[in-house]
Amino acid sequence: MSLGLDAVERLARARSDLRMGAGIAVLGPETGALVMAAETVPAARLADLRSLGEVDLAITDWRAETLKARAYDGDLARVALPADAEIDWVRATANPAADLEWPMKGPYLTRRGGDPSLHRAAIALLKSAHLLPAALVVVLPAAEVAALAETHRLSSVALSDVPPMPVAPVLVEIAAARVPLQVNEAGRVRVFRPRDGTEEHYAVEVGAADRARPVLCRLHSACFTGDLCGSLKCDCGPQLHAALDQIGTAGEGVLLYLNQEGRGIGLANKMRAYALQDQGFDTVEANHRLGFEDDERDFRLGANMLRTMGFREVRLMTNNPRKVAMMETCGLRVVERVPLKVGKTTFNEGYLATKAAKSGHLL
Ligand SMILES: Nc1nc2c(ncn2[C@@H]2O[C@H](COP(=O)(O)OP(=O)(O)OP(=O)(O)O)[C@@H](O)[C@H]2O)c(=O)[nH]1
Ligand SMILES: [Zn+2]
Repeated sequence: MSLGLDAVERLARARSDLRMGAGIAVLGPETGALVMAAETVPAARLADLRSLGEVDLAITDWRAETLKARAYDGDLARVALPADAEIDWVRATANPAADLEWPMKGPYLTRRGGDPSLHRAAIALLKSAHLLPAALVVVLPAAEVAALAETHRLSSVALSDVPPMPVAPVLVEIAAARVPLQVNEAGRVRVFRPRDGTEEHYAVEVGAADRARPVLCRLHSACFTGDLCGSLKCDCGPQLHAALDQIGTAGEGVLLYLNQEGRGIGLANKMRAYALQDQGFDTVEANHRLGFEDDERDFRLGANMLRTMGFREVRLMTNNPRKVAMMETCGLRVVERVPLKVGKTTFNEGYLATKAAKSGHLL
C-alpha cells in the first residue's frame, strides 16, 4: 500500500503547515516537540501551546547575538518564553524590523544543557519554508506528542528525517520546449521539478552543445527586483542579460535559473533585509540580524541539472568562488571561470564591495 506519505512528503506538508501558522509534531526517539513558527502563529494558538508545557523560542546564534542572548547550544539559543510574553513580544524577538524602536525586549533567559536537536530541526524546517528562523517549541515525551498530533490531525515528521543540511534534492525534467530568444533563435527552456515539493528550477539552453565538451554556463539565482524590475541595488539584471548575450553570441550554452530568491531566504525575507539595509546595515549584516547565514543557497541543484542534461565539464560564468567549488564537489569539472563584471551603479557599489570583502566575491 503506498497511500501513506513518505518522509519527503511529510516534510513538504509540514513546511506548508508552518507557513499557514499551524503547529506540527517533530518526533525523536524519546522526546518530541510541538513546533510553530513565531512569524505565523496566531495569538490563540500560542495560548494553547502554552497550556501544554514550557515554551521555548528557538532562534539562531546570529539572531541571539543581535539580541544579546547567550547561545549555549552553539548554532542556536533556546529562549525561555517569559510568563507575560504576548504574541507581539514573540514576533518582535523573531523579526528585527523594530529592533531600533524597541531595543529592550530582554533580558533573555536562555536554556543550557539538555538536547537541542528538536529545536535545531525546527529551525531547519522554518528556513526551508522561507520563514524567519524563530520557532516556538514545546518538548514533551514522544508518545504524548504523537497522541496530540493524532488528536488534532497535525503533520508529523521524524527528527531523523530533518537533517540540518538536507540531501540535494533529486530533480526531474518535467517539460521542455523551443523558445526563440532575442539573443539567439535556437533557445530551449527546460523545467526541472525537485521531488521534495520545493520550487522548480529552469535551464535555458541555446543551440545543442556537445555533451563531451565543456559547456559555457551561467548559474544564476533568481532576483525578482534585479532580473524583472531593473533594480539598481544589485547587479543581477545586468549579469543575467550579459550572460544570455554571451551564450547567444557563442551559439551554444546553458543558463541555469535557480529559484533561490534572496540568496535562498525568499523574497519576503529579502525585503526585510532591504529594510534593514535602509537602516544602515550591509547585505551580510542584514541577513545575520534576521537570523540567517549570509548565503543559504544550495548550489548542488545547478550541478544536478547540468549532470542530468549530460554535461560533465563547464566554463562557468560567475564571480563567486563558492559556485565554482560546489560544481567541483558535485563532480563537474570547471575548466574555466568566466568573469561577469557588469551592472555597477552608484546604488550597488557598497553591496558589491561587501560581497567582495565578506563573501569572497571577485571584483
Ligand atoms: N539576502 C539578500 N539577497 C540578495 C541581496 N541582493 C541580492 N540578493 C540575492 O542574491 C542573489 C544573487 O545571485 P547571483 O548573482 O546568482 O549570485 P552571486 O553570489 O552574486 O554570484 P555571481 O553573480 O555568480 O558572481 C539573488 O538570489 C538575489 O535575489 C540582498 O541584499 N540580500
Ligand atoms: Zn539582485
